[in-house]
Order: sequence, then C-alpha cells, then structure tokens
Amino acid sequence: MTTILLTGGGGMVGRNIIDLCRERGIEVVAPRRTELDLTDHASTLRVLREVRPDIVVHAAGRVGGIQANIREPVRFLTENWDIGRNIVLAAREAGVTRLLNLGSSCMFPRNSPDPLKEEDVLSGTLEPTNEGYALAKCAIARLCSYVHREDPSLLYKTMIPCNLYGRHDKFDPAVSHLVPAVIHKLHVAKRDGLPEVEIWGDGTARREFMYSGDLADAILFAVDRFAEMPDVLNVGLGEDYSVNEYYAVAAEVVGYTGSFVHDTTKPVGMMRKLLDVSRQKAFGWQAQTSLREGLRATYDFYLSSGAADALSAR
Ligand SMILES: NC(=O)C1=CN([C@@H]2O[C@H](COP(=O)(O)OP(=O)(O)OC[C@H]3O[C@@H](n4cnc5c(N)ncnc54)[C@H](OP(=O)(O)O)[C@@H]3O)[C@@H](O)[C@H]2O)C=CC1
Ligand SMILES: C[C@H]1O[C@H](OP(=O)(O)OP(=O)(O)OC[C@H]2O[C@@H](n3cnc4c(=O)[nH]c(N)nc43)[C@H](O)[C@@H]2O)[C@@H](O)[C@@H](O)C1=O
Repeated sequence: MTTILLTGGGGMVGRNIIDLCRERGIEVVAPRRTELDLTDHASTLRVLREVRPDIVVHAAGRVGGIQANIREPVRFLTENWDIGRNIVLAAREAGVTRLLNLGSSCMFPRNSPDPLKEEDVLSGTLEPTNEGYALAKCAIARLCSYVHREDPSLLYKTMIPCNLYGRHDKFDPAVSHLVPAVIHKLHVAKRDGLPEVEIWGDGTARREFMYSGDLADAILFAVDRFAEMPDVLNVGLGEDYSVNEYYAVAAEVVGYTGSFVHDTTKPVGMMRKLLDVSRQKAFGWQAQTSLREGLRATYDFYLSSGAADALSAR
C-alpha cells in the first residue's frame, strides 16, 4: 500500500484529494497546519522521518485570487518559498524518493498568444499582479529539478495546473478566484433581487478553469505511474473561456436573470494563460467534468457547506 503524505490537506485541492482517496481506499497522511507548520524545517523533517511516506504530494501554499496577490506580494513570495523549500529539502534529507510538487499557470510569462508549453517557464516577463507568487512557484519547481539532477534516484517532479475551482473553494471576495467570486456575487444578487452584477475588467480576458475533483484524479493517476510522469507536466482542459462566458454560464446555474456591468478600473491580470496539454495527452490523462457540471457541483457545495450563510452573516 502506497503511503502518501499530503501537504495542504485543509485546502481546496487537498480536500478533493482526501475525498478521492477515501472513495478509493487509499491511505493518505495529511497533517494540517496546526499539526505541522511547514515554515518550520525541523518539524517538517521530524514528521517526514516519522511517517516515512512513499511519496509526498505538496499542495500547501499561500493561495488567492488576483486581488489578494496584488495586496500581499511579500507574503505570497515568502510563504510559498519557505514551505516549498522546507518540504523539498526535508523530504530529501528524510530519504523520500518521490515528491509531486504543484506549480501554477501563473509561472508562465505574461501575454503569450499561444498555448503555454512546460519549457516556456522562465522564458519571459512574469505577470506583475501575481509576480511574487509566480517567483516562488518557479523557484520551487526548479529546486525539484535540481534535486533530481544531483541525485537521479530522487523523482521530484512538478505538475502545473491551470486555474482551479470546485468543492472546498474559497468564496470570500477578499481572496477568491474568479469562479467562486462569481458564484457568490450571483447568489447574493439573485437572493437580493439586484438588477445588475459587476464584472471586473471588460470581461474579454480568458481563463482555463478546471474542476478540482479532476485535478485530484490527475494527481492520483500520476502517483500510480510516477516514473512515467514527465519531470514537469501541464494539467488542464486544453480550452479556455472569456470572463464574460464564465459569468453567463454561472448565471444560468445559479438562476440569476439580471444584467452585467463592467468595472474597467478593476485588475484583470494576464489576458490569457491557456496551457498546452500535449504532454498530458501523451501521459494518458484528461479531465472529465464539463464547466456546467463543475459549476453546478460547486454551487451545491457553496449552499450546502455553509459558505453562503457564513458570508451572508458578515
Ligand atoms: N486554486 C487555484 O486556482 C490553483 C491552485 N494551484 C496550487 O494548488 C495548490 C493548492 O491550492 P488550493 O487548494 O487552491 O489552496 P488553499 O488556499 O485552498 O489551501 C492551501 C493549504 O495550504 C495550507 N498551508 C498554507 N500555509 C501552510 C503552512 N505554513 N503550513 C502548513 N500548511 C499550510 C493551508 O493549511 P490550513 O488549511 O491547515 O491552514 C491550506 O490547507 C497550491 O500549491 C496552489 O499554488 C495551482 C493552480 C491553480
Ligand atoms: C490561479 C492562478 O491565477 C491567479 O490569477 P488570475 O487567474 O488572474 O486570478 P483570478 O481568478 O482572481 O482572476 C481571473 C480573471 O477574472 C477576472 N474577474 C472578473 N470578476 C472577478 C471577480 O469578481 N473576482 C476575481 N477574483 N476575478 C474576477 C479578473 O479580472 C481576472 O482577469 C493568481 O491569483 C494565482 O492564484 C494563480 O495561481
């Protein structure tokens, strides 16, 4: 039985991985921050030596939408570097031979008109709105590659997901990404009978949002055939939609029938960041959840999990 040590088990990706492991009877050890603060190297090393996992899946991080990244670049750079450095170096010191690190599509240069290939990382200027976060992501991905280069028996690899949404997402407008933000805004507008909802920017920016339950499946797919996984692997849908389209489909799912107004003073970030998924197809994996199915499941979670009530109570 493969023992997985999962970081970030309290987060959206982590909780989706834990849900899937539970469904499939896979053992996963997922210490929360209160049990293991990954900014503490000694504690991280101690836990890794105790658990002796067959593989580490690193899904912990300081994560947030464009507004959070603009607000706190120092935190996004330093916390993601600190925890990534600690888990990678402690895993090597503890003799862990396999580590799957999660990058992000923010790692790529801004404003590329073409789908982004894994080798494009560090080939151009980063997007200013999330540069701190992207620098940390690039550095940890390279650290994994260097560990493997110095000792080829250590399979330390990076999966680069596109934008994500889904069950266990963050719906607080202060930190949320596009999709959870749209669900919350449309739900409130429908509940309160608001005639219009604000879209940040002119709505023409494009994004590739994949359902987090699919990423969890991709991660377990990779764990099962880890030696075959490329050292760096984009994971995405291979298609993107405009911000306006996300609002339109979400309005149908939520049942909001009002109109939209564009606030072009709001930040828009990259105009596009579509991933090239050629390696993913060759590796033999693809996402299964359509946008509408994913939005429905996410809205159901927003309603049933108490997220809607908690935000309304503020
Ligand atoms: N969300 C997205 O759109 C995308 C995310 N990713 C990547 O996927 C990964 C997971 O993202 P996501 O699930 O959305 O993030 P969340 O913010 O939902 O979860 C992050 C998790 O990291 C944990 N964490 C943060 N700091 C520490 C620390 N010092 N010690 C221990 N644990 C810590 C938190 O623990 P706790 O809850 O216990 O406080 C939390 O569970 C990240 O690497 C992110 O960069 C990549 C592409 C897109
Ligand atoms: C996931 C990845 O990518 C993240 O960057 P991002 O993709 O720019 O993040 P975002 O989802 O917050 O915005 C997507 C687009 O959507 C538009 N937009 C419209 N209306 C709302 C809105 O109401 N809220 C938000 N947040 N965006 C809105 C917004 O203007 C932008 O054009 C990093 O933060 C980082 O987390 C990272 O790793």
